[in-house]
Amino acid sequence: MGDVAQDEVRFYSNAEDYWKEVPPTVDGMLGGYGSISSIDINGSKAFLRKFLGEGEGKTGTGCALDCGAGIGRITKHLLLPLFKTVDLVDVTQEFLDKARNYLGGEGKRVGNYFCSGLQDFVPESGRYDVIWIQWVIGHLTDEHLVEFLQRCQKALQPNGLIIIKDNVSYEGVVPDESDPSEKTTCPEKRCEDSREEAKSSAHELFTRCAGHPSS
Ligand SMILES: C[S@@+](CC[C@H](N)C(=O)[O-])C[C@H]1O[C@@H](n2cnc3c(N)ncnc32)[C@H](O)[C@@H]1O
Repeated sequence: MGDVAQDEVRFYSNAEDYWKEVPPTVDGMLGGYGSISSIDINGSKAFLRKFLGEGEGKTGTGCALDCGAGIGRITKHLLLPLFKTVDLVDVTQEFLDKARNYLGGEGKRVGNYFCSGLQDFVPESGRYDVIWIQWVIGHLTDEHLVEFLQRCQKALQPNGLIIIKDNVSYEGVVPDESDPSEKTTCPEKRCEDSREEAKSSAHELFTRCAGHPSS
């Protein structure tokens, strides 16, 4: 195996090892910033609601996919209240196990719990109105992210949306070296953003990637 391929294997296994040690709690999902959860969810809800509904160009509310779902924080508070069915995909089985309890009674509307890395995951063709990808893209190489988004595009319903919510920093990077998604040593040396810095400056980026007529 070449150096780059080995680096890539290590990049993914480091992340898996890291998340196995993280407690399956809201605080764990948010790196100790559990207190921002409701602000995050409220902002997402206000944003997403603008696109949903019936009629010309509107995005349906049948089925959503929560990518890097963890214990289902976003599924519980954002997606299940807005969609009939939600699927979760995450690489950490323990988080998905926890989600079954954490989601409570509404969890019966979960269609599938997929345990998989997004780099390997192939979402079902034409299944989703919304694919929500939050605070997980730093765990994919650039190439795998592009390929994953291309697979997601095929998985959309007409007028479907892919939404990426993540942090950006414009200057002054202080990486959290304990989090593998922020290490500068990943295969493409792409992880130069710092979640710590971005959290403190509260920059959030919504990118509407595909599917919506006005995107
Ligand atoms: C910062 S947490 C965010 C969880 C959730 N999106 C939220 O906002 O509450 C990152 C999640 O990504 C998952 N993860 C890490 N690498 C992944 C990968 N390659 N594919 C899928 N999930 C991954 C972790 O298991 C963890 O649940």
